[in-house]
Amino acid sequence: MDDPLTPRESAKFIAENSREVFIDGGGVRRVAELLLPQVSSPELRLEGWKALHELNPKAADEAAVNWVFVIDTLNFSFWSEQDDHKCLVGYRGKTYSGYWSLCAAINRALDEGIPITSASYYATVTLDQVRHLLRSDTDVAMPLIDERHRILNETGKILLAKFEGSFLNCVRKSEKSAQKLMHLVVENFPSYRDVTQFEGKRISFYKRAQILVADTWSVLEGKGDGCFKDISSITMFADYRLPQILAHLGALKYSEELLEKLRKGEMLSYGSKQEVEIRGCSLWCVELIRDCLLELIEKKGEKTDEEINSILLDYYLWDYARDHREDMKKIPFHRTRCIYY
Ligand SMILES: Nc1nc2c(c(CN[C@H]3C=C[C@H](O)[C@@H]3O)cn2[C@@H]2O[C@H](COP(=O)(O)O)[C@@H](O)[C@H]2O)c(=O)[nH]1
Repeated sequence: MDDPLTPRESAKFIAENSREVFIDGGGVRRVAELLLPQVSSPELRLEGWKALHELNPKAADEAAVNWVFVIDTLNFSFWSEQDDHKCLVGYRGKTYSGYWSLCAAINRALDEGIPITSASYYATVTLDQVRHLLRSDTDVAMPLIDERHRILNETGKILLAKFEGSFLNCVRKSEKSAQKLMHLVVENFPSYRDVTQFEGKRISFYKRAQILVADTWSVLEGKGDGCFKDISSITMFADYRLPQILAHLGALKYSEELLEKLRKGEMLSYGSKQEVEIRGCSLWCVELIRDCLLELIEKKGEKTDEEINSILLDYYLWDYARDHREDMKKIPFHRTRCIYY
């Protein structure tokens, strides 16, 4: 079967054929202008990945790379039916929800002496052990626990069989190409194959594979094995938070009918037309914001010593969404329950 379109090609094709989700040019420019004063701040620089997030590893060694791998293998579907009744994990005096509840649970397990980042452990970890190590402080468990257990076993076995149990060996096989690493991941690890159809074409978002490459680049601080010459070819990660913040900032518009459906909290199935249009237009929207921001930087004659890429824009917008949860209430996120994002 022929390869799917790349995430960038997919997003362009979707944006050109979308009927219920639209990119607003004025909104794109406004977001670029919002970002312009930040281009030299830690929020829009690679260092921010460690400096701004206490749960992320500070080291840049093999253990840190294997931490990123197990986190991004489980980095999906944290939203709960009721937002005020959800999985929470307390760790070192703070309480974490959503994606950060996963990081807190993994760090808590490591503190408890559970070698959860070792493939030899999670290749055969039992469902009960996974339930325990991902336990919530509330009566709401982390969603899709059974799937997380299945994926840990599957992924651990493959990492042992093909990469001597360490994701760093997979990184080294990519010969410092982000694209090659992304393809090595989707070819070898089935749970990363975020591929579907749209208007008769096979399209890909590869959300977890792309964020895995990005987080590997970040944890290695863009140096040594993590010095990917083509890192700027990685696009934003099509999750359920970025569309929400892009709509909130006016760069993305939904049809009245779709907005009403989202407001009612109706589920969208993975690969459905509306879900694909939301993800694809969000991805293309961030590409346009990046282009616009680079133009503004050029005009302002302000040189940043590090190129602004879609990864850094994505990280910034995702963190911004976390800090503006209350303001974003009127724009609901779309509800798809799947293992891909
Ligand atoms: N587009 C995009 N999606 C991201 C991330 C991250 C975590 N990255 C951070 C980690 C290190 C860096 O410093 C980043 O700040 C998680 N997600 C997705 O969001 C959803 C969870 O949302 P909530 O329920 O609110 O926690 C879920 O689909 C998850 O897969 C990102 O960066 N970009």
